[in-house]
Amino acid sequence: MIPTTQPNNSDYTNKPIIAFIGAGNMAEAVIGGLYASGHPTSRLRFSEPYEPRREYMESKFPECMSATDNNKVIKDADVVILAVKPQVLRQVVADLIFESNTLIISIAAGIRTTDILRWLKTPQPLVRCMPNTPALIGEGAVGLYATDRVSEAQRDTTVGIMSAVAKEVMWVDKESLIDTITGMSGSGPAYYFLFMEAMTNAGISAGLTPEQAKALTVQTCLGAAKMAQQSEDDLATLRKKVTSPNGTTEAALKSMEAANIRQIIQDGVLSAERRGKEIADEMGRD
Ligand SMILES: NC(=O)C1=CN([C@@H]2O[C@H](COP(=O)(O)OP(=O)(O)OC[C@H]3O[C@@H](n4cnc5c(N)ncnc54)[C@H](OP(=O)(O)O)[C@@H]3O)[C@@H](O)[C@H]2O)C=CC1
Ligand SMILES: O=C(O)[C@@H]1CCC=N1
Repeated sequence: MIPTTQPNNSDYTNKPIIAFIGAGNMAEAVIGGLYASGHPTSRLRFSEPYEPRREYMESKFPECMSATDNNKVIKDADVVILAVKPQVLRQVVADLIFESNTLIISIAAGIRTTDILRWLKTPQPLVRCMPNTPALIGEGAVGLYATDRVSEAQRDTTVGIMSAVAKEVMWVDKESLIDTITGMSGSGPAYYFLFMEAMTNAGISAGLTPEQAKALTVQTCLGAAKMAQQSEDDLATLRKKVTSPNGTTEAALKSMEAANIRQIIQDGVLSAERRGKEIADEMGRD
């Protein structure tokens, strides 16, 4: 998935030095997206204590600086992206030593900025960010919330980084909306994968090959998403245009509505949002 060649980038020195703390799935997606966008590899770094994972990332991004020591990669960095699990963030943050004014971007689900600022040794500009894994192919959706110390220039830097990996990048002025965005676009790719798994299985059980079923499912999802993006019609109108009276779509939608699919989806999104807040409460306790 990660391209083997990088586009040329003449605008080299304007690019921030970005250090990732934790080099797991989400860091891989963002680093991969930045790499594909032409961000110089000499200005991307990551730390990762788990050796097999670090070696995997080093093989994917051989020109990026890597380390086991978090403080080694954050030295001289313009931006530090906290990409560890929410459950270890407190310990990780407490051990970090920052230069003044280094911008911190936390992508940890749930964890509130007030807690991160409390755990830090120094008062830093901090952005809370919720990306998603399609960042890897430049198709991410990102929500952002800035704390008081974040300057206009640092907001621009944040948008510059996230725009390289995402098609939707939006600031919110209420931090709790980041939990809502987590339930929608942060976790959202998994919902669509589940839907596609189920549709693919329906095709396979009726006799299509797995390849045929997957190809039809994925293209349908992609086509519908592109129509939703490009059409002037709203989503309900687009749905109605597929649904002939007393036809096949109506039969399918009736069956799904009878099972309360709208409520199921809404409950799912709200469960993710609630879980984010629960994690924050668990981890923020003294
Ligand atoms: N996956 C997703 O789709 C999204 C994830 N997020 C958020 O991104 C963050 C990372 O998630 P994800 O990438 O999925 O998780 P991963 O577990 O894949 O990545 C976290 C990485 O951090 C490493 N790590 C653990 N302790 C330390 C430490 N002390 N210093 C440095 N690195 C450490 C882990 O190593 P080890 O495995 O050894 O513990 C692991 O490789 C989470 O906070 C999550 O909420 C946000 C949006 C979407
Ligand atoms: O499942 C999780 O907790 C993370 C946060 C959003 C997507 N994955």
